[in-house]
Amino acid sequence: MKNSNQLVIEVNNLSKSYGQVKAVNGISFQVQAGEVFGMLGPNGAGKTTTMEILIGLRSRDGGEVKVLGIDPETEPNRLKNQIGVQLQNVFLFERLKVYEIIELFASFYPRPLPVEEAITLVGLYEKRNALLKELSGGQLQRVSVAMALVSNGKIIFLDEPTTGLDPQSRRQLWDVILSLKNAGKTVFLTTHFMDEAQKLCDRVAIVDHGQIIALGSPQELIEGNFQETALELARTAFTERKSLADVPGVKRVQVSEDSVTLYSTDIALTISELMVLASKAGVSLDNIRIRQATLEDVFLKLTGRSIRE
Ligand SMILES: Nc1ncnc2c1ncn2[C@@H]1O[C@H](COP(=O)(O)OP(=O)(O)OP(=O)(O)O)[C@@H](O)[C@H]1O
Repeated sequence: MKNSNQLVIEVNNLSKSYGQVKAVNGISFQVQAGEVFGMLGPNGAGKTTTMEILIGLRSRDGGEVKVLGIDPETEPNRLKNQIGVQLQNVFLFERLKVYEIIELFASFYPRPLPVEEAITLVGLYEKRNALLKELSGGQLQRVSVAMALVSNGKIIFLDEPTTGLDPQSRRQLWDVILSLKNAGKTVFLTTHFMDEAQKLCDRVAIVDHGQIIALGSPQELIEGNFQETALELARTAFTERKSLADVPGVKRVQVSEDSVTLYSTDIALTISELMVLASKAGVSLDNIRIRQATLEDVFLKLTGRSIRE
């Protein structure tokens, strides 16, 4: 349910330095109502700083920022009861029970979600009476997400919401974020997980060294950078590099120790021609693997580095 063209976040040429470090170096983007918008980048790229500026927790050095039409630096209080926020490593009062801290946060907002609903959404209903000090790291992380959700705010800000979670909890939280999206909420999230950005985000800003190096839907980013599909074959006598480079559709051939990857712009044509060649050579092609490019490939292509380095 996208409320088309209603801009809820507008950022123009934003910058912020800490001493010599340009944490945010002239970034611009807009977020529409109902979008899940992600900032994807390695540690230190400037994601948290950007988010802290958007929610009115940090001042900026330059640029313009509007969130729900409000400048977060000049009117933070008018903004804060309209947005829900989850931050990394927040200090939680460990002698409070789960429902007590969510109840406390609910009291900050004019139209909060029912406390039990927020707790149930993050899968902690069974733990609602547990003390925070009794929870695991992953459960505490989910409490901090519930603190954002209970706001029932127009925009939910999540800073690396699944870091430190086990795979099952991660998927559970992905479902929560997708259900927020289905309910028409705007979600702004930061992450360094490619699969998370690809699965959840309508649009992604890939950030590196305080700058946006690519912006678009995951599909646009992948298709804009990779016209070819990768096709991997086991390396055998059949896979002579020269002849494979001549197969119709093939633009590039990459040979590694035990496999050969063909980058093809016409995968159906390439496969059918390979079948003909293989049958002429009297070999079977059992282990063909077709791999779509991912956001990880996009980051690698644009920066020459893997996001986790
Ligand atoms: N309070 C601060 N004082 C000094 N330098 C800071 C401060 N906060 C962040 N930085 C630096 O600014 C840069 C951007 O940090 P930021 O936390 O915004 O990045 P990030 O992409 O969110 O990374 P992370 O995932 O590690 O939080 C980094 O070089 C970081 O060391």
